Amino acid sequence: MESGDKPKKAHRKRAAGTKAKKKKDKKQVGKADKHNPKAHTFSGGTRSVQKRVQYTLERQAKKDKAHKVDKNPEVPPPFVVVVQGPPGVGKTTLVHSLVKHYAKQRLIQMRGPVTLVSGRHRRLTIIECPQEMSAMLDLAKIADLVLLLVDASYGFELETFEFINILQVHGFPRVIGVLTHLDAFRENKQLRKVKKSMKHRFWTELYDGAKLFHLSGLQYGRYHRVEIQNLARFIAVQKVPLLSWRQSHPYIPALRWEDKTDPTSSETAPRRLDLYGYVYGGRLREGFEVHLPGVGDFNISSIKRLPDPCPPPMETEAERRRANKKTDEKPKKNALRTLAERHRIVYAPGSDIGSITVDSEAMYIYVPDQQAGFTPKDEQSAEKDPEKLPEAVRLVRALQTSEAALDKASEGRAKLRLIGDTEVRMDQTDASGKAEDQPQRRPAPEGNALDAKQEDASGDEEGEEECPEEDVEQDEEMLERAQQRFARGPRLEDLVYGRDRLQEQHGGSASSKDPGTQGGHGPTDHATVPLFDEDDEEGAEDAPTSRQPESQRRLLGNVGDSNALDTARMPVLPGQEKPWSEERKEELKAQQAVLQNAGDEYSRAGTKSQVKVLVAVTVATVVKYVARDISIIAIMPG
Ligand SMILES: Nc1nc2c(ncn2[C@@H]2O[C@H](COP(=O)(O)OP(=O)(O)OP(=O)(O)O)[C@@H](O)[C@H]2O)c(=O)[nH]1
Repeated sequence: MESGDKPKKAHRKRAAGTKAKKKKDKKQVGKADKHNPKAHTFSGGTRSVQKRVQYTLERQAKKDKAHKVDKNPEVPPPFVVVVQGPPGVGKTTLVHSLVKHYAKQRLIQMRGPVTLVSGRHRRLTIIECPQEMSAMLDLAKIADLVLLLVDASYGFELETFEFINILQVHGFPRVIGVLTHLDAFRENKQLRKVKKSMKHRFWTELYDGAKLFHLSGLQYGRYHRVEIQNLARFIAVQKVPLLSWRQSHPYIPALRWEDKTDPTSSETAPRRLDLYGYVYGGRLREGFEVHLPGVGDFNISSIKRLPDPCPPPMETEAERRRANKKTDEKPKKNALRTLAERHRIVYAPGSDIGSITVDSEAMYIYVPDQQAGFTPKDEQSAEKDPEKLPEAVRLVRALQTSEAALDKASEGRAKLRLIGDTEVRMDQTDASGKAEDQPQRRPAPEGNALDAKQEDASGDEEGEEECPEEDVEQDEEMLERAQQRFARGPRLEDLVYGRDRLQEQHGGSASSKDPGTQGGHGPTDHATVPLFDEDDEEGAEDAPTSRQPESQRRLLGNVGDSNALDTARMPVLPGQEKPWSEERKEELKAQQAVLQNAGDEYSRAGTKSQVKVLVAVTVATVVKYVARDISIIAIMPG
């Protein structure tokens, strides 16, 4: 301080004012001077403390129980049911049983998810979980309900525990346990014990009281109807879990996909993929980034809204009312309590449902293995000796293995093989030089021929007075010839052995045996020789004629008694123009006996059986081709 400066005023305590008054009061009461009492201890007494505690707790509870906004639209997407379990536990069998229960349809082969109507407001998407870890992770993220299948005869397996752990970290959906293979236990006591122990083990893994169903065995390849009905009812009342992560993230379980990339572009070129499915969770917009599990992150280029392939029945009915302009008509209270057939829709692209599968290119008819009698089953084809099979089966199988259709296979072939090594050349022209494709005359039934004779006879009587005698005679002769020719007609044995031509050439006893051949209108141009001497009178009597009754005829050239000497006329085959020595005759007789037996079989079978076989050929061939095509279809992703 410098000299001469005025000294500053000393601090004076306030004697008046609020502060002075407070201090004065404090001194008077004798309160201790301390820090802010509100900051370090409660004040206000027990009541105040109670209020404060209550307030804090309520705030916390409100936060915990905050109402979760269900972002699902008015018509929610299908409820996702994931069927999981170790291999061979019965997952496929359970899905088949559920589809049969809900849709009343048979799922033949399941490929990919199956969406079906389960109630008036509800649809289910059933997905069978594959054994891969990545699939388990993906499905745990989207499952609304998990059916955990456990093989009771084997016990809990690692896959079940793995999946439960995965579920725990992805926000637990609803879980129902299902015990299968219970029919492996014969004794009731043991069965009860197993059920009890497995239930407790299941509760330990999940929570006490977790629901566990029992499926006690199979019936017609599916689980018992009543047990499936109970399980289905339980599934129907399950609520959709509102998991916050799912509510804030849109996702689409793809029910179908198509690669729309230009097929001519290279394999490494960027691809364009169309995914079809219901949108779950939050809103999905174009330009969003999406993650395709196992593939990577992508941008959505466009979103299109398509008609619902599996609409809930209530919506269908509302739509129908709108279409019929009956909007004021309110639905009845009990409407759609039982679903009509038309409401039970199944949408399972890629799976085979019922017996017909349709894709964009073709329609496939499913024929079960047990109904395809002629087609060899896989295990059969390797095992069975084809020689032991019936001839019809062998024939059909030979046709099935043929590369081309029957008409294509025979196209351009001049020779028709009938039995063994017998070869017959089909006619190109008949004896009169006419092209063979001209319609041939068919033999008249014997009754008709008789009638014709009687008619003629009566006609003759009528016309007797009018016609001169010569004319009548000529007419009679002509008529008789015509009748003979008409009654005869070309028969298979004639075609095979060229008998008429033979008679025409040799003009021997054959013509005397069969007057019908006199005209020489043989249907074939085969060069034939008589097997035995023409002058054999005994044999000539035994020889069958074309006028024999049908029962006595033999198909395929086995004419008459095989032990008789001149019953058949063999075609001269190349290299066989040798003289007929005794030795050769005997050899031929023996050969004919073999043919005779084969012919007997055919005649016993009759024409109908042969037609049947041919029909079976066609059907079985179709089955075979269909089966091949079905195995090619692979639309759905795994
Ligand atoms: N005895 C008996 N057999 C069953 C039962 N459940 C399923 N099976 C049979 O077990 C076999 C396997 O059944 P699937 O339904 O194919 O089993 P999966 O779990 O789909 O098998 P993967 O597809 O290999 O994983 C089939 O032959 C079923 O008939 C059951 O409860 N009792």
